[in-house]
Amino acid sequence: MTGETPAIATSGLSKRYRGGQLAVDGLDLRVPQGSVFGFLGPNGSGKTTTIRMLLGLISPSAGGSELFGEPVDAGHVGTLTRVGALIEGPAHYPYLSGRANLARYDAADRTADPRTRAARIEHALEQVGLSNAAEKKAKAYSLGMKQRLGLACALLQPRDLLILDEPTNGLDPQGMREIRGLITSLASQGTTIFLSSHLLDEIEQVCTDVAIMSRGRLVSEGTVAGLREGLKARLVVTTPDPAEAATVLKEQGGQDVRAEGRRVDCDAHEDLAPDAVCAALVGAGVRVLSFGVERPSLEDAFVALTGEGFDVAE
Ligand SMILES: Nc1ncnc2c1ncn2[C@@H]1O[C@H](COP(=O)(O)OP(=O)(O)OP(=O)(O)O)[C@@H](O)[C@H]1O
Repeated sequence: MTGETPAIATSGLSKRYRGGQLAVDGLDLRVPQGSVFGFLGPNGSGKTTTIRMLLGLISPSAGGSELFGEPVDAGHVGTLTRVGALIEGPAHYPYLSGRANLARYDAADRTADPRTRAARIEHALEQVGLSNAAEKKAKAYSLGMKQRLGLACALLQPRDLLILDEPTNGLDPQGMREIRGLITSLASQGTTIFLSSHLLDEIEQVCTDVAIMSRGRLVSEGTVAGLREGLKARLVVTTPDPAEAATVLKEQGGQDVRAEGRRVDCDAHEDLAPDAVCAALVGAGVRVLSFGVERPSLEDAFVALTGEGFDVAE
């Protein structure tokens, strides 16, 4: 959908906190409408700070952002009515039930129609899987249930864009699957989703596009498939004869041949026909236990781009 106004566009977006720390540094981001956009980066890389600026909760030190072509100013509502958000550690009224919390939020929203409130609350509870716990007080909710309640808040009205900061934080694997399913289903109805996460496989499973942050800077932006394709696949042989296998791979023109234990691999470039390599290995008497081409994962892409491991500290 080139040419269409992006759901989110930032230009030179930067934030320096008091104390001099540059948390976000010159971010140029373009989130196409209709995408499920993963905002990926280790803890402390500036994701939450960026999201707070996108929602006008804090003002940037430099640069700016637009939502659907309208500038975001701190304190100015603008297009924010089209945007639902779940930000880190959603705050709830602890002594009210989940349902009563939603009623409070909805009543505080000038754009919400009170006549449809009950039905919209019911639907939001159902969407996030909280219908059975709707009468429980929020203080008795687990972290995952609080997260779901936060998500239900964002879903009280139909939204064109959902900005979700670590939406599966605190959920067990089943809960994570349900939220991913919900994200996919909302996206299929046309909602643009901007999703921050430090979980690589989460991004890989649900996102069409991804931006990778490292230390406040954008190190890569593109489609998930494109990012993986940017890395070379590896041709991998498992064998009890690694030295011989390495020799054959080199003879066949394999580059960057590496051997570790029973695994020998090399870059799977275009001129290296896997069937010919396999035949050459067998012809040279190498005992081949397994043979294949491994596609790089998003984690490989991240490590290659940032030169650092992916810190998945919760
Ligand atoms: N209010 C603040 N005052 C000063 N520094 C801050 C503030 N909020 C965040 N920071 C710092 O800015 C940097 C970016 O933090 P931010 O929370 O945006 O990262 P993040 O990628 O969202 O990480 P996490 O997933 O842990 O929230 C960090 O080094 C953090 O310590």
